[in-house]
Amino acid sequence: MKLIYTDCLVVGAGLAGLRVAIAAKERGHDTLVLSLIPAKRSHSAAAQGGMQASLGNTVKGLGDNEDVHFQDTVKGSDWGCDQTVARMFAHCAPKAVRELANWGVPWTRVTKGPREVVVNAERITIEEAEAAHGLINARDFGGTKKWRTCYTADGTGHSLLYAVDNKAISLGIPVHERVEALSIIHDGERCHGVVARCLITGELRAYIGKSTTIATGGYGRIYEVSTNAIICEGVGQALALETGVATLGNMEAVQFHPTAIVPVGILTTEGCRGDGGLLRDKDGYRFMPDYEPEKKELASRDVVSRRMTEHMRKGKGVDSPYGPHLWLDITLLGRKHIETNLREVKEICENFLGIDPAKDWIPVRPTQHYSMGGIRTTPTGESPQLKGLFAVGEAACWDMHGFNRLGGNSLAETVVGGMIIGKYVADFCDDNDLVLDTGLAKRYVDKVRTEIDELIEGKGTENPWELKSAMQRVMMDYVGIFRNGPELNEAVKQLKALLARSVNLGVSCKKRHANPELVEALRVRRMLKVALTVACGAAARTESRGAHAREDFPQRNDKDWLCRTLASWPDANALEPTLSYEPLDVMKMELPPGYRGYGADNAIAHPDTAKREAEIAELLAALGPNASREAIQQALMPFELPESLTPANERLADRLNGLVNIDTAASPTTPNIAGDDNS
Ligand SMILES: Cc1cc2nc3c(=O)[nH]c(=O)nc-3n(C[C@H](O)[C@H](O)[C@H](O)COP(=O)(O)OP(=O)(O)OC[C@H]3O[C@@H](n4cnc5c(N)ncnc54)[C@H](O)[C@@H]3O)c2cc1C
Repeated sequence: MKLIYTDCLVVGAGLAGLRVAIAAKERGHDTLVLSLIPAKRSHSAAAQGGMQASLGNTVKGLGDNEDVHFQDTVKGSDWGCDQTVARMFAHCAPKAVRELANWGVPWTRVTKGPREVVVNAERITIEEAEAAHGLINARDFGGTKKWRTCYTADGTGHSLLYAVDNKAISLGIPVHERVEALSIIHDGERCHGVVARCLITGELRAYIGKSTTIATGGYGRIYEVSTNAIICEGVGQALALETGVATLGNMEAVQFHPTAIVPVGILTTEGCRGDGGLLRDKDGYRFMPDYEPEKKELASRDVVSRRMTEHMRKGKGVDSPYGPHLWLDITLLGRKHIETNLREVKEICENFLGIDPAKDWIPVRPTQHYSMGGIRTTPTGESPQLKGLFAVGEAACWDMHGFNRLGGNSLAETVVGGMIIGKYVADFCDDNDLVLDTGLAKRYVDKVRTEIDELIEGKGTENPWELKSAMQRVMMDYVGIFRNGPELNEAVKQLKALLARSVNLGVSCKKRHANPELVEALRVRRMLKVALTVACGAAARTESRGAHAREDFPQRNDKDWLCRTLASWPDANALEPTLSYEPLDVMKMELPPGYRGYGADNAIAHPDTAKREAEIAELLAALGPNASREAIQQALMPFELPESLTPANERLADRLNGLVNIDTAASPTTPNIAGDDNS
């Protein structure tokens, strides 16, 4: 048995995994990262539009701060998130953006003076302050009150991943690439590492660490059409599930992005609408203002995707051989803007559709995009069940997105989560010794070896690709944007049948080294379990919240469902997960449940909401009118962070003691600094 040991083991070399690795290495811990592919090819590189951080440099971001970002995030989540985590995140996002600038990210910057922008289909001129010249710029995104999404044209993920990976290289962090983790080594209480298979040689290795961090990204590819890279197959979530101990959180919370191109499902960034792009139907009619008069195309993604689907169901979609679609119109932004700020979108349109988006409308349809669910962790990123097991990024549910993530909050989560959790991982490595139980490691290696032996030498006849396609179709047909009881039950039934069939998987290619069929067979069983957690969680949750929209239960039901779904798989031979629920405590919320400001306003109230609102009013009265916003926040919901991350964030407006506000207030296009209007 090949055994490799380290202090801090990280599975996944995307932004989240690398950022944790950097934090641990900087604290002097031996650190090792595993990845299916070279780090710079990780899915994070595909992110286009940007990352949210309340810098407030652009005139359209004036008045932004952690409070506004926090509130947007909680409303975006449809009150499903952990508000403490959302606070930790909003506080650290500006620090992460500035750190990334320091590591070489070429953020798009503010240019002083007048600038033409498109807002609500109108070309207007905004005046950027002299003092903001050269500072990091931000664009508008859905569900936000301010222009807060920092960007590098529409290649933000690429820039970030290159900068973060280069930083990891400079620190000498090794990445074992083309290696796939297939099992977590644990003793029921403590995690010790993973069993991984080299995808080139087929060698099985036990990687042992003081801490093990899963940063394997999302599970979008359990769906047939997804904006995700083909490696986003949910194996990381399955690893946790197969421990039988660790839990997954809110797996039914799956996001559909409004604007993936038809038919292939490649994303056109929310930045297209943020920069002023419009959605049109088969008659060329801009329909979103009819549904969402306030936020229009820039309501949160779950809402826009539902409105688009509703509109297509009314027969307003454009017929195509690939089913109905709608149009994304960015022609009004002008060629210069597209070729500067949306150049990836331009290339995608040229290469995959043969159209010029400066002249032609883009055919789009809502498509699976993001996994809000993942490995359940505490706010420090650790599994509550398995000591030493951490999770971060899209793989995790720590849980800042609840039932809907805001655009720009995921890239931010990878680097902010990595920065915070990385420090807790480093603390863990400081405080704990390496446990090298070779007997335990061997048992797990043997188990994976037996699984491979059976696939290669056994008499199994099921084809892995057939099972996978069937699973992806079921998820697409029955666990999509709109859900209902009968279809979800049908999904569960069919997925269970597929999982039962997967016991009889076999491969025709008998090679033990580079063998894509074997890789597929090893993954598909695990993916089926992940798919079942999504379908079972969705079938059980009889309400609508964020991206989980039940046609038979259209209201958000805070009275019965203000809770997080937990899924585990204690019986390895079972055909479905065990579900349990973790209540969210309204009495501890800084922002008690209410109306999001867009979408349906029809929630069934939680019995504690009015009580908490009254308590908050009392607290505010006691603090008096001159209390600082920091003092108010601390009184309402204290939260902890590693000490080095606690200092307040500086902003231009603070630095100029309100001068920026006074100067720019003269412009009719400038929002009130204290207001929350971004239109
Ligand atoms: C097209 C697209 C555009 C997006 N644009 C934006 C945007 O503009 N703003 C925003 O906020 N968010 C955006 N997102 C979301 C965001 O990019 C992702 O959520 C985020 O990058 C995920 O990062 P991660 O580090 O968690 O995982 P990933 O970047 O997916 O990395 C996962 C890593 O895990 C490794 N891995 C996986 N399984 C295993 C295994 N079993 N063993 C070993 N290694 C494994 C992989 O090799 C990879 O290195 C976008 C997403 C898509 C699909």
